[in-house]
Order: sequence, then C-alpha cells, then structure tokens
Amino acid sequence: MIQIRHLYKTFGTGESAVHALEDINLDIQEGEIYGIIGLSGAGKSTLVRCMNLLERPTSGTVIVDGKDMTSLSDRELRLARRNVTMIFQSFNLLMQRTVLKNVCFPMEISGVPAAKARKRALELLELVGLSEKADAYPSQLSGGQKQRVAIARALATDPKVLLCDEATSALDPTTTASILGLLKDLNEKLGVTVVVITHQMSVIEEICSRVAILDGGILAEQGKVEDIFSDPHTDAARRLVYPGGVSIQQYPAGTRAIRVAFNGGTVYQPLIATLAIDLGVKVNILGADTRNIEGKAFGTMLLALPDDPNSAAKALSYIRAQPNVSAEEVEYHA
Ligand SMILES: Nc1ncnc2c1ncn2[C@@H]1O[C@H](COP(=O)(O)OP(=O)(O)OP(=O)(O)O)[C@@H](O)[C@H]1O
Repeated sequence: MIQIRHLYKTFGTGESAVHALEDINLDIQEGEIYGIIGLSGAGKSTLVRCMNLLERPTSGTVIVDGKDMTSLSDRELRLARRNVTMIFQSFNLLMQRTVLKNVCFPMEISGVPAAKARKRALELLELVGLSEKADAYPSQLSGGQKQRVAIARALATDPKVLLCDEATSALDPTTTASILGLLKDLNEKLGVTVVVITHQMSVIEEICSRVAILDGGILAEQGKVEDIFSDPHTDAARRLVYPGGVSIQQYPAGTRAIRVAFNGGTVYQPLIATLAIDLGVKVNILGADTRNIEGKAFGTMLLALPDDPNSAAKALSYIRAQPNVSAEEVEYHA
C-alpha cells in the first residue's frame, strides 16, 4: 500500500541544515497496522507527513496506493489526500462547529451533497461510539471523545490509509487503550491500513503487526513486532525495547554469565525456581527485561552461573532444553 524509496528530508541549508530523514526505505502492506517508533526528534512526524506530502521530501519516492505522491499536481494531491487521512495528538477539531459538522467538513470540501454527508457522518459517529454527541461542541468533550470525532472525520472520505501521529499521547492509559481498540476494530471492519507513529512501545505492542525503528533520521530496524521485541539487533532498537537494559558491565570481572532469550513461549516458565528445585542449582538474576505480547513471553534475562563448573554446565544444559528459550554465554570485558 505504501512504498518508500531512498527518502531524504533536509530542513534548511548549509551549516544549519537538519537531516531529518536519510535514505528511508520501507513497505507497508494493505490492511496492516504498521508502527513507527523513535525517540523525540528521530524524524517520525516528518516521515508520516511525507506519506501524504504535507511535507515534501528533499529526494526519494513515496508511492501510496500505486501513486507516486511526489509527482502529483496540486489538484491531484488534494484528491490523493482524501485517500490518506490523518489524526493528531492535538485532535485539530473545529471548535466553532458541532461534532456532526466536524465530521461533515471533509465531505463539504469534496462536494458531497449536504443530506448525504449528514447521513454518512451519523453512520461514522455510530461506528466510533459517539452518536449521542452529534450536537455537542468539541469543548464539551473529553480527550478520548475528541479523538473519536477526529477519527470519524478522518474516515469521512473513505480513505485507504489512516495516519496516526501520536494519536494517543495526550490521553490517559485507559482512554489510550479504548482508542487503540477502536483503531484495531476499524482496521478489521473497514480494511483501512493504519500507520501509527508513537514514542511508546506499549502502543506498538498493543496493535501493530510490524514496526520500524527510527533513530536520528535513519531507519535502524524494521520487521515483525515479535521478532524485534525478542531479538533487537541494533542499539537503537535495544534502547527502545528494553530501556532499562541489562548490561554485564556492572558485574565483577570473572562473572560467568549467560543471556537467556525468551522467544515466545506461551507462559513464562518459572525457570529459576525449577532450576533450583529440580537440579539444586542456584543462579542469580543479574538483570531482566521481559515482555508479554499477546500471551507469549519475549525478552532477555541475564543470569550469573554458579562458580562450580559442573553446576554451571548442568544449569546451562537445563535452560537450553526448555522450549522457546535460548541461552548464550556472555563474555565479560573489564
Ligand atoms: N519545519 C522544520 N524546520 C526545521 N527543522 C525541522 C522542521 N520539522 C522538523 N524539524 C527537525 O527535524 C528533526 C525530526 O523532527 P520530527 O518532528 O520529525 O521528529 P519526531 O520523531 O516526530 O519527534 P517528536 O516525537 O518530538 O515530535 C528534528 O531535529 C526537528 O527539529
């Protein structure tokens, strides 16, 4: 649905130039929920704004639904933007208009007759669970309700792609969960492709099937959420996925340690306890950062092996024999 090739975006020139995006290549499939994550300033908003040409790339191509967005005339671009709509952290509702009129707005612009627009707007409000607020004004709504209106408005032109720029960042955790649930629901019901920009790993965990990690304008890593969570390859991915980090550097020279990776077992095995009970071998947990994604365990644990080589070998082979668990010895550099 979206193909991005060799995308660069530079703001300014000369010494003050900011290279916001450098050589970004990515593919987003039709009907998926795709996440783009990165720390503040990583270039997420710039990237998503390049997808509907709110920001014009310095070079490279952005193909959406078979159209090269960079080569469209202004008129063609206005039409194409009905197909790639957007919601924002700050909702951007028209405060002088009722909820219903906000949802009607894009249809008015594109020349849909008033009665038809009203009927469609009411259907959309029902879809987002806000029928009873049709005549309210945005100032009378909670943040979550405002975002529901913004979503209904973004769907008014039957887009194929919905871009969400930090759409839940201003909301509390419960409201965030309900908006993410709504996005997932709309993705399933309408087949709309959803692109989610966020700095929160929990948002990616909740609804995305694939994710790209942006770091300083560069695409550090991309792939299935579960693959990246279980085995992040780049420092940028590790920083985001496991911000607490587990580092052997903090432990004394000579510590014999193993890094245990949980690769999607159905539950967390109480590994350390069973090791002690079954084999009588005690290991220390030096660090752990594990996550539960759709009921499966992912993440890593750093364990210090016992000094006694026999016990250490027993512990290692016991751990390696567990399903969906892998273990590697970690070298310690003083
Ligand atoms: N219009 C602009 N003019 C100059 N520099 C800009 C402009 N827009 C963005 N930048 C710069 O480009 C870089 C990427 O910004 P961008 O807003 O895309 O990052 P982000 O990952 O979305 O960050 P945040 O989560 O803080 O919004 C930053 O260094 C930013 O200062």
